[in-house]
Amino acid sequence: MPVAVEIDNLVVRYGEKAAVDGLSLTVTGGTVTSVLGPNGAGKTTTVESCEGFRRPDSGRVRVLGLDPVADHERLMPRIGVMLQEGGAWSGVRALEMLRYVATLHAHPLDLPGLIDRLDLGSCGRTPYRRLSGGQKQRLSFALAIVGRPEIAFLDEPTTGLDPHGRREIWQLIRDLRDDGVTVVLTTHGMDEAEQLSDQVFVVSAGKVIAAGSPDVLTEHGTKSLEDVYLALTAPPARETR
Ligand SMILES: Nc1ncnc2c1ncn2[C@@H]1O[C@H](COP(=O)(O)OP(=O)(O)OP(=O)(O)O)[C@@H](O)[C@H]1O
Repeated sequence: MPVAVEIDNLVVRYGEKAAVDGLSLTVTGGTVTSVLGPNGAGKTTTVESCEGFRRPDSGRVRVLGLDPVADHERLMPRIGVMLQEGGAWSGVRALEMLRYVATLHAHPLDLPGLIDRLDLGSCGRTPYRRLSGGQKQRLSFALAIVGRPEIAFLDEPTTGLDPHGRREIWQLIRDLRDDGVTVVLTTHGMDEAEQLSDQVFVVSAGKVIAAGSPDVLTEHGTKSLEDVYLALTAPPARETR
């Protein structure tokens, strides 16, 4: 399988602070990869670097063999992006937005099917700013995948969704992989990572501290991924007097 994403020793600073601090990882094409880690670990910054929205201070990022910053315009039509903070004009109606984005792509997904699966029909005429949190999430997910991207970058795709919505997005992610799409997601849902991922990277303080398939990380299911994660990312014990 070809390499879809290659990150080598990435450093991204905000002022003095290194949000990403020498992070390396490789994503194989056609797989689902989850990036886990505590709040502030650098997951979003890493994903944004792959999308060309952050310029590395040092290190190298390649997505589909392209430099996400220098080759941004060539890369963008080939990737789908779901940001943590939505991303739509506040007055636009949900389905207007989705239909518009579909027209920008040569071979969009079947819209009625997508609308139905993400339960967007009933809120289709609602302005974006009035959508519920979960409806915004579903719309953002639809916008990320409607153009049949080669890679979908999904930042916390199921945060705030009800259990049905969560399961539907899981199934859509599996369908994407079956169609040969590479999926890179960040999540705090250990069950989500365990169920969906071919490969998991655990990030802490801007570095990868563990990597492997869920099967390997959980020692063939003898531990839960949550326990493994908690042990890996445990804060240092406080000094007691
Ligand atoms: N634009 C910014 N300016 C300054 N600091 C930032 C900026 N964006 C992120 N940071 C800082 O960089 C660090 C990494 O943030 P990032 O959003 O990448 O973490 P994360 O792993 O995605 O966290 P979460 O799980 O909470 O979403 C954090 O300490 C954050 O405060």
